[in-house]
Amino acid sequence: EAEVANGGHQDLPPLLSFKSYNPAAAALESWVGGDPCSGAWIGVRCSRGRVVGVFLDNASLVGGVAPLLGLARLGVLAVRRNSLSGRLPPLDNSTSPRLRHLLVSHNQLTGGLRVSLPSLVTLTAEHNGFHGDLRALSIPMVRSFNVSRNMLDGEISGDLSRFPSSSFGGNLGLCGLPLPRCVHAYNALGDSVGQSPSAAMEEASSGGSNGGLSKLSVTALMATGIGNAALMVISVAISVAMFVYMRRKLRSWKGASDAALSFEEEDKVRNREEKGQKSNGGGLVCFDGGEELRLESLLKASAEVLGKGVSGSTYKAVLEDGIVVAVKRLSALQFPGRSKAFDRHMRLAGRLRHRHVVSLRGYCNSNGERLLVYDYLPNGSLQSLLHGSNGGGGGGRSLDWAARKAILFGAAQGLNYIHTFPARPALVHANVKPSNILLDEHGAACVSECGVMRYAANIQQSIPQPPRCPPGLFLDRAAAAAGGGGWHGYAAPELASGAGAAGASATQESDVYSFGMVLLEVVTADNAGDGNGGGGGGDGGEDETMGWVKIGMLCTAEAPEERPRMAQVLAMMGEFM
Ligand SMILES: Nc1ncnc2c1ncn2[C@@H]1O[C@H](COP(=O)(O)OP(=O)(O)OP(=O)(O)O)[C@@H](O)[C@H]1O
Repeated sequence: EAEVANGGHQDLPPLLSFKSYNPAAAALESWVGGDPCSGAWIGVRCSRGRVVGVFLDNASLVGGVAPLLGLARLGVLAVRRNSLSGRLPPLDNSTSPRLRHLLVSHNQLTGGLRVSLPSLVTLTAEHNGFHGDLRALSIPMVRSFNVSRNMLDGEISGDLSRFPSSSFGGNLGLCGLPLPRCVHAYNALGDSVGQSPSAAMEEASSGGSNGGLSKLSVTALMATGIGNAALMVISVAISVAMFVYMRRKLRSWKGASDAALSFEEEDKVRNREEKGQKSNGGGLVCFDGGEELRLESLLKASAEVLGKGVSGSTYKAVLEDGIVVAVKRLSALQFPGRSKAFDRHMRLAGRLRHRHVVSLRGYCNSNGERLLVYDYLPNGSLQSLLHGSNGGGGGGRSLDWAARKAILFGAAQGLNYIHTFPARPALVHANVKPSNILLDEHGAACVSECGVMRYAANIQQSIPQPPRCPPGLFLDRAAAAAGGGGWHGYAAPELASGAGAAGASATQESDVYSFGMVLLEVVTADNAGDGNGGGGGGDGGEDETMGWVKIGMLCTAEAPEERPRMAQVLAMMGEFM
């Protein structure tokens, strides 16, 4: 059956074609002679004279997998942990009618995942460069499935939602069950299709229908003097009920979220820290997507100051070839000298790729100059939305309830990604505050500047520490944070004062605290409608507003160990999305 008219084995051409990519590979040394089913070909399994399986895990192989998938009777392809590249060809019943197990994880395969095989049982494709969405996956019988650590995005739908989040984690932008829901702040900022976020925001500020305020919102109550004792009692009762409910939820989620994050353990096997980085001369290290950056063009670029913070100044730079980036020039005072730990951290931060995290494209550390090159996000920051420019105080654009929720949910996803990124020790953001939550061209909230403040020197800020208030007075705490500027208003109480010291001792728990402060500020902000005050709290309805406030209060628990993890915060927020 295996013989063709000219005497050659039918499966020989695809196998030899694959071998041609790897002429010197030790694993394929035994692939000689005209009969791959002679029993001498290592890694080749035959049945009735035809190749039905290829097993070449950990064999240092390069080239594409397409030739192997051209084997007409192939049932199993296991080529994990090689350096295979190129696209996975579209697979369906006409190309691979017998394929049951496809194991291609830990390679460098790219392109979309287009697999429509009703009988496929195993698809493990984690740790590759697959991109696009999962719509072209039709694998109803699959029992073992993993596409984590790729560059996939879009919604997880249908049958695939039955797999755990570990099957999908670490992608550029996958969302939907079992991951958090897909939310676009873009939609929230403006309902009309095709409308730009800024146009949408303008429309809202000029009295758009979504800019209305809840008559029963917490801030509205506060603003009107809280004259109504009965309403207050009801609010407190709802608060207590929500609090108890959230605590209970929290306990039940604890186990689930632990399981959900277990995929990180796999990462121990492979350290990609040094991968995807090139030095483009002059000490500029470029990360994925920043390959075109050159230090000379950065230094020559026309620049516009975006703002100045504790850690340095940020510029919008337009490079010669028209590329626009944001360049953060770190303060020499806060970041003196060379630090190996900081360099290491930057290389790690350069690997963070998530739709709700601002991508670091390059990093330069030479002659006492430290430049961080980020994607430029054109729609400002949460700080500017809430309070106008970089500084505190009034003048912010209107922000309806849906936009507030979308921004918070997006930022929480970004922070959760950072917290669950496989790194030892685990990553900490250390500077969660509204000016580090930026809006991209679609209006999606992205967290910026992961971990930078952990390496700042112990330089005290001139901004006074706002007073801390008893836990019950969450609105005062949020207001204090809003007015305080810097990071102080958002820093957890257990951290030492002073930006550098506080950043250095920051933990994931203190990040959660800071996020909680941001959440409380956003939920109770007073700039819905006309941008000049006039009540706040959005149009979420009293129950929902109180629900968000309770999440904020859980996050800002005085004791770090009582705070939820970001995965739990996300799950709680998901109930209101
Ligand atoms: N990638 C970016 N794209 C667009 N704007 C940005 C980007 N990064 C920062 N900005 C904006 O530049 C301004 C200055 O940011 P910068 O990070 O220097 O200061 P900060 O966040 O106020 O304080 P800190 O030094 O504590 O981070 C902020 O308004 C911020 O929103």
